[in-house]
Amino acid sequence: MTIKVKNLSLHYRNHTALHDINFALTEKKIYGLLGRNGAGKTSLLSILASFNEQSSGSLTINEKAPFENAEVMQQVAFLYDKDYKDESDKIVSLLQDVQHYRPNFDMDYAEELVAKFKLPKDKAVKHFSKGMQSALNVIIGLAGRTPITIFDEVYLGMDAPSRDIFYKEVLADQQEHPRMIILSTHLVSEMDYLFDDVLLLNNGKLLLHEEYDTLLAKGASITGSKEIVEEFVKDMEQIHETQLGGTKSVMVYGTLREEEKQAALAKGLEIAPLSLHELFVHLTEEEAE
Ligand SMILES: Nc1ncnc2c1ncn2[C@@H]1O[C@H](COP(=O)(O)OP(=O)(O)OP(=O)(O)O)[C@@H](O)[C@H]1O
Repeated sequence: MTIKVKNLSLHYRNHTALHDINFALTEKKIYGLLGRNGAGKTSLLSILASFNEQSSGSLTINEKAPFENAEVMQQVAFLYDKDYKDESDKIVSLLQDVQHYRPNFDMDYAEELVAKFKLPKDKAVKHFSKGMQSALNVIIGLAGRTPITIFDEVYLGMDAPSRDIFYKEVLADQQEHPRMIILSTHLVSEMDYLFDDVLLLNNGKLLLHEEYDTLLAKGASITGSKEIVEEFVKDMEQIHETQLGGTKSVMVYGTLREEEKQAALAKGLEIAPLSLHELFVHLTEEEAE
């Protein structure tokens, strides 16, 4: 599967939710789509899932526009914070319905997940708690094994142990049945180990699309005596700084060359890696200023 997004923008009346977005997803990987509240994640994913159409630019799945194209949409599953308040069916019967329109759906795996999430089989789904309804969405997404599976902040209301089951199952099932999985989230520190690639949206713009390891290798914090740190980082992209007495710590973004690292150590500076959470917080903060 290949998703190509070119110069894509989306306006809601006079609000620009997405601005000139460009990227391509080509592999059976787990893609993390990160962004603060209102960054445009759901707007982007809903175009991908054909719930909405862009104002300009293009989005294609295997070279075809998904909007109102049933054949393309068969390749995409969009799981979001769906409300089941009118769903009188019990879970097994609901999953059997889903199985009818998802050709890869694995009912045995779905039942296994129902047991793992301890979902009641004797209750109408509309009487499920919020977290149980989210677990149901996770089950539909995982057991559906759709070539492009999108989870848009699907964990809402799920408690920490249930989220943990979700993350473990995503990894395990992806290993067995590779597909393109897109996870949109702002729970970055909890989910970072899942991502092969990261896309970061901020204020409707795509700040970056990088492999997870490449992205992490670009961040570093440099700590030491104030003047030496300031001299060392003066030509680097600085995304955050803290100071305590004469000691300063500056977070930089960009790739530190080996000789720069050696020079820093020779000057008595400490270099530490940054977490995805730190990069997320400070890269989006800087852009907002
Ligand atoms: N139907 C709509 N009409 C007008 N503005 C909208 C509409 N839907 C979304 N927006 C606006 O578009 C922007 C992007 O919203 P979107 O829901 O895509 O963000 P998000 O990254 O998914 O946020 P969150 O993490 O809070 O769910 C926000 O400013 C939002 O207010």
